[in-house]
Amino acid sequence: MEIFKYMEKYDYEQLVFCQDKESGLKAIIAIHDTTLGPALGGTRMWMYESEEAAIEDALRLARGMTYKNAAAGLNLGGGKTVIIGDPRKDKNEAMFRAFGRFIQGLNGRYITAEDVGTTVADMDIIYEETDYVTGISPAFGSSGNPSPVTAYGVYRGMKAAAKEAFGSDSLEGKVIAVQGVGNVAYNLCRHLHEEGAKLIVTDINKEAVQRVVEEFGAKAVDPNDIYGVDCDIFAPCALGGIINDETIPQLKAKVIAGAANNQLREARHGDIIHEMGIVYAPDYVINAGGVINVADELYGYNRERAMKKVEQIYNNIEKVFEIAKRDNIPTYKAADRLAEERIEKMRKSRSQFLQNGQHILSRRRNR
Ligand SMILES: NC(=O)c1ccc[n+]([C@@H]2O[C@H](COP(=O)([O-])OP(=O)(O)OC[C@H]3O[C@@H](n4cnc5c(N)ncnc54)[C@H](O)[C@@H]3O)[C@@H](O)[C@H]2O)c1
Ligand SMILES: CC(C)C[C@H](N)C(=O)O
Repeated sequence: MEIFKYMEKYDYEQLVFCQDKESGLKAIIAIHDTTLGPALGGTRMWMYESEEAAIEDALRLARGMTYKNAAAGLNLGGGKTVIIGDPRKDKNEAMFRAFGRFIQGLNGRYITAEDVGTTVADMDIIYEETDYVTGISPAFGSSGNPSPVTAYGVYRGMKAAAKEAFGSDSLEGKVIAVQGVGNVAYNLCRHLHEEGAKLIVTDINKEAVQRVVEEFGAKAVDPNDIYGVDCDIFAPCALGGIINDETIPQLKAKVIAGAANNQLREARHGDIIHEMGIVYAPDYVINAGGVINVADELYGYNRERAMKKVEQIYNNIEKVFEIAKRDNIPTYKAADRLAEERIEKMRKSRSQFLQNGQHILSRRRNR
């Protein structure tokens, strides 16, 4: 991979490699765009096959956060961290303290939170070293685990997508196939079950499957069979890239609406499902509940205010469908347009000169 070429292609600002031999920390912080504000995005801990795969994931996820934060109406840019390692075996306190110091060194250009493989407890350790972390324990007056809020946002967005596809946003009696039943999807399944949906689920973790089978009467299938099950809605809630050449021909769902980041393996897969008449709720619009919730910490966390913004995901998904129809484009492109238009407007307004203490004029005054 030619890193600078890739960064130039999508206009990334910064890529930071963090290494601490004592604790075993190997982290990559990617900052995509800070036009709207400091880059906020979670930290993923994962056993990458190669360093290149880790860099690519950090870059891809960071760009996704720029779009997610912009489309959600947040005054935040996009960034993400990946830590290379097994979250079940390789974590230690010194690792997250070292990581916190690296974040502090960026002086507020990047703010972190949870993602796959990291927890509230990890964020609390980072908080020992830096203020630039969110999703810390409610005991500190913070918002805690973002997953249940992400799940609520996905549930709301799924209803908006159902309205578009079926003419009603009721999920009662709808058959919903859920891929991955981890932190977010467990909570999503609870909302869906409460509304009377019928669940078909899968996960590579058998205990996670067992829990939703027992608690919500879900039917379990093997991980490879989830794409082809007879269902109304497919909810990808595991990892990215699962809408691709192999899976698309198997799909029977009329709607795709789930929590996973980067669901389309390539942009062209968004065109294919659009041509098939599938209603796709773009991933970074529907799964913004978690980041909306943790971002509220920056104002002094207020759950009521945060949840009001999360409710807006329903309207944001509707807005995406409107743009798609207006401009006759697939929904993934409509979502990009929504985000890009907002970033562009702010970029223009920020181009006006503002005396901010860093300019030569302020240094002259202090001489
Ligand atoms: N946690 C949040 O607040 C949040 C916010 C926005 C987006 N997301 C995204 O949502 C997705 C899920 O996040 P999470 O926090 O619930 O993570 P998680 O790790 O708790 O859950 C993911 C689940 O997917 C399962 N899985 C992995 N590969 C699989 C496969 N091939 N087939 C079936 N199951 C598989 C895992 O075993 C796990 O149970 C991720 O893509 C994440 O980036 C999460
Ligand atoms: C800031 C976090 C809550 C980020 C979350 N993991 C996401 O992808 O949106």
